[in-house]
Amino acid sequence: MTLVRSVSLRRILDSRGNPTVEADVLTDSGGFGRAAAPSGASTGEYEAIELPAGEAIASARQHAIPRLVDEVHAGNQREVDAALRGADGTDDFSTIGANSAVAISMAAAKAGADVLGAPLFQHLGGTFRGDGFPTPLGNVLGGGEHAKAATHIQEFLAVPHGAPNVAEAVFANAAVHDRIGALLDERDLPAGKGDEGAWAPAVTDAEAFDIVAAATDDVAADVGFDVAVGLDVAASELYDADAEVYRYGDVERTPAEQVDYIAGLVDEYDLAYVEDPVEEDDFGGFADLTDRVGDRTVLCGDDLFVTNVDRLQRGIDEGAGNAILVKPNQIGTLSDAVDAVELATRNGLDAVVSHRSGETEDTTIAHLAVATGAPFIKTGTVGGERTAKLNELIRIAEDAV
Ligand SMILES: C=C(OP(=O)(O)O)C(=O)O
Ligand SMILES: [Mg+2]
Repeated sequence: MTLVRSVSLRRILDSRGNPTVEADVLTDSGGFGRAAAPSGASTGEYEAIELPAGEAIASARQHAIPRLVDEVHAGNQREVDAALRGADGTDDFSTIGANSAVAISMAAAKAGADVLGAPLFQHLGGTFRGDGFPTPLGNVLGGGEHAKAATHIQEFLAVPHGAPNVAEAVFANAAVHDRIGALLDERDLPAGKGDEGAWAPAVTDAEAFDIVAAATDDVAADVGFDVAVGLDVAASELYDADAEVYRYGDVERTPAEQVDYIAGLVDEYDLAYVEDPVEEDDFGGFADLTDRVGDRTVLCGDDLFVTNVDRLQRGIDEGAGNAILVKPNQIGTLSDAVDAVELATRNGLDAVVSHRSGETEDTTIAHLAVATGAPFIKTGTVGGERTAKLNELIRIAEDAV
């Protein structure tokens, strides 16, 4: 194993044009890794803290880098991540910023893989990984915090769960995106794109269901395998805690009506996947919904669990959800993210490794999904920062990384 020789941090641009943290890690045997932090827009209240990039870098230079250089081994991820936690000294990385922490954690992992001469997924997951692949969930139409004048539901997702391999799944999602563009044209509905490259037309949620279901049906008929519809409701963004109602524009739903509404949508549209159907503190509502439809759809906690094993354990104890979204920057290190996947898997929950709405060309999550054997990855459909991950998955499947 080889010691970390240097850690360099800089500000680079993310896909929204905001500054984010990039880390370079160099080892004493010449291993090199580079990684960058993503950034959320519909962030959960219980996420680790993202600091302004310049502040995060200054603080990590002061507190973390002296604890890493000539102190920890790049190939020993737990040692690297424990040093980051020790240097920060808080539970939520509010000293050095989860953005500095995750960039360094991922860059060290890449340096460790470089030293071994192995692809990152193999370094993280072991030599027998790489024969199973996650189904990509593709955001094809949406609004919410990612495009304010569009749908209330944040993401309508293509779920190509019948695809014979990852490349065909990736191309099917792109075809759904393309088909939606054509359907919007036919209906004279002008549409820009949201932060993740999904179409963002000014339509009602009902119209969006109609368009996305037509597009997935058309593409399924073309490709010859099943392409279902999924959602990220991002319900915390719709919830008015003072009034205790969900607001879809002028339509209000009580928490009980929200559960009925989502259960109805699962059956009406045969939804294969629903993320954050209720707000982030409503473990009870999540559990009700899991009782009602958890046998026929994936019910995934994003803002509910925030990649945090304590919140996930509560969900397991209360029967809230049957899947967890895994975003390394929500918790701050790769070790913590892997712990969340392992706790989920041991308890029969699916892991869904995920991008953020603000992204870079970094491909770590593609490797993390393969390394952990996660059944799903959520990483967009089009746009360079999204296709970077999808194309990396195709390369991993071909053993060409
Ligand atoms: C990817 C998501 O968006 P953000 O990164 O804005 O939280 C999400 O909510 O799942
Ligand atoms: Mg989400």
